[in-house]
Parts: sequence; C-alpha cells; structure tokens
Amino acid sequence: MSTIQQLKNFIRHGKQARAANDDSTRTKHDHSPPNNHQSAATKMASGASSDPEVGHSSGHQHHGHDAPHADEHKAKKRVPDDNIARLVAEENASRSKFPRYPGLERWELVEKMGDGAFSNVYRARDLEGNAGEVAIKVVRKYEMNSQQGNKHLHPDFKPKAPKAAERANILKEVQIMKTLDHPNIIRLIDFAESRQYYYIILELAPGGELFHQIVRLTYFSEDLSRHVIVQVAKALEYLHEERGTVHRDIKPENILFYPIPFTPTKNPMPKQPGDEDKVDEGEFIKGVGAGGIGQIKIADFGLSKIVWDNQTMTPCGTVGYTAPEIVKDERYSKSVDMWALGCVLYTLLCGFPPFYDESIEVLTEKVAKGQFTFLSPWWDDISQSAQDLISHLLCVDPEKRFTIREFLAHPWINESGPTPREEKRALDSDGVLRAFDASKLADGDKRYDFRSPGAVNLREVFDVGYAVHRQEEEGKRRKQVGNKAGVSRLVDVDATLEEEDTSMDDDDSGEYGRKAAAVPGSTQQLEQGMRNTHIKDQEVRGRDPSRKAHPPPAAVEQKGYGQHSAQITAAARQQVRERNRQKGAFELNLDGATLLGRRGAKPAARVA
Ligand SMILES: Nc1ncnc2c1ncn2[C@@H]1O[C@H](COP(=O)(O)OP(=O)(O)OP(=O)(O)O)[C@@H](O)[C@H]1O
Repeated sequence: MSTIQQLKNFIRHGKQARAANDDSTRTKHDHSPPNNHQSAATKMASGASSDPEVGHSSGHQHHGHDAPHADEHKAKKRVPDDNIARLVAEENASRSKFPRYPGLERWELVEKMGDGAFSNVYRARDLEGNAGEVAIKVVRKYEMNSQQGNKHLHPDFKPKAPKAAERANILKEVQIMKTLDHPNIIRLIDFAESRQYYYIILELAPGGELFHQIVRLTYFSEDLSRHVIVQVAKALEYLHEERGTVHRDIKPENILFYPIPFTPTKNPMPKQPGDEDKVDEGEFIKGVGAGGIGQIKIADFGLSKIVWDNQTMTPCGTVGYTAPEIVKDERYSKSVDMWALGCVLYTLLCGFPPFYDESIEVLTEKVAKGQFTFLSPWWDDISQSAQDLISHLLCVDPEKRFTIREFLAHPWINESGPTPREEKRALDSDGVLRAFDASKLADGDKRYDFRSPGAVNLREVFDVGYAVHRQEEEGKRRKQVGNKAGVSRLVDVDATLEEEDTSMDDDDSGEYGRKAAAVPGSTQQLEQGMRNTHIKDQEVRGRDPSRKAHPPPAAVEQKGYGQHSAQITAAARQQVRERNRQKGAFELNLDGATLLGRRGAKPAARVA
C-alpha cells in the first residue's frame, strides 16, 4: 500500500480521532508535519489495517509473510528451491486475496484502488467476457442507525435492509451515470447487487486521482493545467448543456486520468529560485499531455443531480413551469460546478487551494465572501490571463460567474491572449503586477491570513469549502424562490446543507429520501428504470459468507452512503460550535496532507 493510500485511509477513517487529538500548539507559520499525523501514518505503515474487511485477508496475510523476509538470507539456505517457488506463489496469492463478494464471480479483484466512507473501489479483471480491466465500486448496505452499531460485532447479527434513502441515493448515482456518454466521464459498465452490497462496475482510469499528481508535481505548468481543466470543462459542458445534470463534487480526488509515457523536455529551462521542488513534467504535447497525465475522466456522481429533464425539456420536478425563478435556479445549480472548476484550476496552477484557514469559522467566512488572492510570490510567474479566468469563476455572485460556455471562450483557454512571457515583459516595465500584489498584501500579517503555509489536507479544504459554498448559494436561492407559489417542490429537491445536516439520522422520509425521490423520480420509479435497462439488478439471495464483516469506522457510523460532504460539514459545524463553547480555543485540524507544506516551506521565507 502506498504512503499516499495509507494517509488517505488514515484521513478518511480517522477524522474524528484526529480532531480529538488536535495539536493546538501548531501555529499557522509552523511548516512541520503534525505529530499525530506522523505517528498514525507510521502505525499504518507497520501493518495495522484500517479496513474492516480486507484487513482480515490481505492485511493479516501480508503481515504474516513479512517476518520471513527479514531473515531472507537464512531462509534461502534452509529451504530447497521448489519450496521457495511455492512460498513465493503462496505469498503472491495471499497478497491478492480480497473478500469474496457474492455476485461478483465474473470479476477477479486485482488491487484495491480507493475507499470512501462506505465503499471500496477495486481494479478488477473480467474472467468471462471481453471487458478487460474495470474499476468496481463496492458499497456496503450497512444499517447506519447508531443503535444497530454494536450488533455488527455479534455473529448472529443479520444485516437489515439498507435505508430507502441510501438505496435511492445509490440508484440515483447509477441512473445518472447510465445516461452519460462522454470521453471525459467515467463510463458505467454494469450495476449489480447482493444482499449486503451494491456493485458499480466502471470504466477503469488506470492513472488514479489527479490529487496524487498535484502532490507529485508540486504544481502544474500552465500548459498542463490547461490540458487538464479543458477536459474537465468539456465534461461539464456535456453535463450542463446536453444532459441537464450538475456534478456538484468536482475536486482533484474525483478527477481521474489515463497515464501517458514521460517525454523528456527538448529545451530544459533552468529552475527559478524557490522552484527547486517542482518536478519536471517533461515535454508538453498538445492533445496528449505531459507529466504522465493524458486523458482526463471525471468520476463520483454520488452528489450529482439532474436539473433539466431531457425528455420533457423542462426543469426537473416542475413540469411545464418555466418561471424566471426556475431558470435562475438551474443557472445557480450549474454555477456551483463553475466555482469548483475555479478552485481546481487555481490549485493546479499554484499547488494549494484558493481558500484556506486553519479555523473553520474563518475558512467559512472566506468562502462566503469569496476572499482569495493571487498570493506573491507563488503567482508572480502565472499569467494575468489565467488569473483573470479564475477571477471570473471564484466570483461570489453566481449571476456574474462564468458559465461553462463563457469559460471555454476565454482567451487563456484558447491560447489567444499574450503568452505568459509576453505578459511578464509588459508588466515588468510598468510594474502593474507588483502593485497588484502589494495592494492585496499591504498589511504584513494579512499575507499569511489568506492561506497558511502550514501543511493542510487539501481534500478536507475542498470538502469544507464546497460544502460552505453550496450552502451559501442554496440559501440565497431559497430566499429568492422559496416563497413563490409553484416552486416548493424544486426547493425541496435542492436541499440546503442545513437540512442535510439535520436529516442524517432521520428515517426514510427524511431529506435524502425526498431529494433522491424527486430527482429524477420516486425511488420506485428509479428502480423500475433500472429494471428496464441492460444494467443488471442481480439479487443474490441466501446466506452471505461475509456477513460478519466489521462495522464501518466509528467516525462515520451514523452516516449513510452519499452523505460524505454533508458529513464533513456537520463535523466542521460541530467544531465551530465546540470552539464557540470553549471561547475560541479550538481550531480545525486540517493536517495530514502535503500540498501547502510542499510549497510553503521555501516561498514563505521569501515573503517574510
Ligand atoms: N473508475 C475508476 N478508476 C480508477 N479509480 C477509481 C475509479 N473510481 C473510483 N476510483 C478510486 O476510488 C476512489 C473513491 O471513488 P469514489 O469517489 O467514486 O467513491 P466514494 O465512495 O464516493 O468516495 P468518497 O467518499 O471519497 O466520495 C476515487 O477517489 C479513486 O481513487
């Protein structure tokens, strides 16, 4: 398991434990990785698995084989050659041992690629057909009611049927993906389910997450950033303009890619001071990529929703109703993706996110007010044209924010503006760039206030930032359209995070049930829709051998599938409440990842 994967597991499964452990002695200016992160990662590296199912198979098996390795030399002397071959074969077999999922017999699980709160994603090989390699998202149907928690440990515990709301959520995700066909969107290959699991069989993006590539390369060149963001934008254009769908969770973790071979740079440029950490991307080849990053695919439609019904050509949930409020509502929904696109582009270009503060309260305010800056010196060499584009995306007023069409028509996207070097020459002579930065950073201390150069977890920053943003926008929208007759259903569909927050422990009549039921139809309609397609609904009955699986991690015990963003917002809010209670002593611990840390260490010295 790679270090990044260990960190990821740690981050996902240990959020609450870490929050309790918050190292409040760290300052904003402290660039060193926090202690609790280090010790937990080390612990994981030493073999303690965070995964309740796989931990018993690959985790233990692997651990068991590690000891002989330490004494390899002696072992070789003692064991005859054919025995060695057998041992190696056994070890290889044990490494690839995964839980046997009923209903997935056609697929050989090869590698675990990722895990969410309630799902594991595996790379798998088709044993019967010609599908080749795929990604399989296995989602557990755990009963998330807290009172059921301990029963997971009891051998006689029989899992209950999943909550209708969770079922509706997963069916909605599958239903939406089923209708999509675009080169920059992960294709749905099949869907099946057993008594305990849902299986979503997806096109494999062998490169994995873009997130890891930002960590690896420190930041992306303008060419590579454009290569990536244009493909994400093409996917959004298709979703927004052709499918009437909004993704709502565009972030580096959900942007996957196909790798390409590294092409050495023809004319390598000497590294600029402060840029020593930048990893060589190699030659950028237009239409192909650079830095090992080729075709982009967006994934994870768990939060997406349909805002426009392609068949009736009407906004969803309001057949025949085309009041300006509804049209606006549709635009607002899409603009959430445009904001996210701005956050991703900003992050690609400089290696850290636009909105950051260690205090969730301050972070919330910054997102709500759209307070970000192109901080010197990190942005000094990035073109004004790119900055202009970002400014039109990270614009608080959704009416003024670029639509996907406006985005794609911008000179930076079309490379029709001045090149960064031409721009720099012009700016150096009149000093505009310096004045721009200086005016933003007039107050000596404020420069640190926008984004701390301390190590932060980009994933959580994105999740919190987006959740706050969605809440803000949906709140505004509710104010605008909420009181008008005829639109109540639409407003119901588009729940605010406040509602999501409080509905988590509700029964099936809660917000999730309503939300999923209303878009694009009731749960029953969705299920009927599934049956009417080629997508299989493979009900595997009978005793499931893996039913004694461990409970989900305590940190997520009371939440359901598809609620991850609401979950992090709830956690963040809880922290704010706690902080208020403790009179300002508490700060959100966003440790655990690397991006700001990597870029922070050197440039911070330059700004000081
Ligand atoms: N088609 C795919 N090809 C390659 N890797 C994938 C694919 N789909 C998912 N993954 C990996 O699995 C991870 C989790 O997938 P996904 O985001 O769809 O699941 P999730 O349960 O919604 O997770 P989360 O709780 O993080 O949102 C991804 O971030 C990625 O690393």
